[in-house]
Amino acid sequence: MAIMEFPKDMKWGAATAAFQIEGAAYKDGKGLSIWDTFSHTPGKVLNGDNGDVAIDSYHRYEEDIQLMKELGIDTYRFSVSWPRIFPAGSGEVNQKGLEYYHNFVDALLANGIEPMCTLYHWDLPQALQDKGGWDNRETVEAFADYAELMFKEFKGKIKNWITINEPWCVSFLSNFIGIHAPGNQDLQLATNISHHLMLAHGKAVTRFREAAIEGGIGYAPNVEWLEPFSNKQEDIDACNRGMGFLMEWFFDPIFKGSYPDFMVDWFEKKGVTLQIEEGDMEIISQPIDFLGINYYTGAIGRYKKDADLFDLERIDIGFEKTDFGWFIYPEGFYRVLAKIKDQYGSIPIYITENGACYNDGVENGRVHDQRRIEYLKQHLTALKRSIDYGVNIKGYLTWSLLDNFEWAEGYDKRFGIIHVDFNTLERTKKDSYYWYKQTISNGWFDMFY
Ligand SMILES: N=NNCCOCCOc1ccc(-c2cn(C[C@@H]3NC[C@@H](O)[C@H]3O)nn2)cc1
Repeated sequence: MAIMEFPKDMKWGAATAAFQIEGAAYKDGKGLSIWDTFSHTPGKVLNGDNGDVAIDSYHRYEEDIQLMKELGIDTYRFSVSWPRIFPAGSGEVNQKGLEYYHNFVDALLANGIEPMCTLYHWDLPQALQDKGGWDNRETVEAFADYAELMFKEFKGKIKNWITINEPWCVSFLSNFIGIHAPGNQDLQLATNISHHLMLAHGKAVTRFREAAIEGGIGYAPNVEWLEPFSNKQEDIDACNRGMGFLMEWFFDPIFKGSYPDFMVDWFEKKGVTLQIEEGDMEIISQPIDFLGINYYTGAIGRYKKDADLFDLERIDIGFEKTDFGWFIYPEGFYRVLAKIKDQYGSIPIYITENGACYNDGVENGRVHDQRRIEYLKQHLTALKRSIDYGVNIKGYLTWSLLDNFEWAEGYDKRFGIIHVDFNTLERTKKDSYYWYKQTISNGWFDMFY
């Protein structure tokens, strides 16, 4: 027996997002989101999958909450569908949307589960996209108004708020690489959007402080670790640029009040300029209460001219991969958390997403996802190492509670500790669910069993 033990006050949880689980895409006054539009656009989502039904959590949340209660989690991270609250993105409020989330949050609280609410998890109201989306500063104001309404509406019920989930995915993956909604491929546009997302975050924090809401607010960037293949400066620099794309670009504005020069210079060489207006950086860089970190993977990187935007090539040195094809790199989890502490200090951190895609199916009522258990053990071990290094970890929330709509991969990629039959919508607890339940109950796990 060799136990890996965690601080008694560390919170344990699980995460999901509205568009990925709710379904009810046209019900009770909800407006269209860009993901409704994108998923119904031929060729955008694998197998032509869409979020019309998803896993029907809109109607099944009471069942799902019982599964959470049995699991023993302290906190559950969910997101609100902005177009369920403001069908047109702003203006008239949909009372049925508010009613749905009140019923949902009340059920969480009644079962002793602390809600952690993400305001923006990618489902922008289509009506705002039709007016330029995040490239339009009016969307920034609309987000601040939506955030303020939610803060006041759920005052006393929701205490932990996340403004923006994975701003890199919202800006660059969705508007430069183009595989997520709305599917643009324009680096200047993506860079404008990245700045407007930071501004939207800052304006929401301002409204949170003005409304004197009890609790805390943060955001949830996604990070990866890129280890240089050699000590050659060109390899080190290429990896720093690749990591800077996700980390410094989205951390420095908030924690340092400016964009990282090495990235600004690189973007300028690519013909891209930042359009910052007077006062923007002061709004963006006001203090936050916690940082959410989403970590899945990393890679070994080396310099290769024009291999990607940063002259960076990710190389395969034989790391095992998940069923998504991502390298399994738990050392990278520790390294990235240590880097955050070294560069940005001891801000409280929640791991708001960590998990793996494994597509194991149901066999005689069970799902033997031992590979997911191993992934979680390896990454929780790396997390404990970061705690021992002094990283201020406040909680760990696995992605995801339930198999769900994995964006451009549709229902082909399963991240849940609970299996969902996407035809019958039947939920089946995986072996990883039972393992996570025991780990939460103990506050530790046996490294060798
Ligand atoms: N970095 N450069 N990449 C170069 C080219 O990448 C091409 C593909 O890129 C990516 C990068 C990242 C992702 C991704 C998915 N999730 C999982 C969701 N997280 C939020 C929650 O909703 C989960 O469903 N997190 N991240 C997908 C594709």
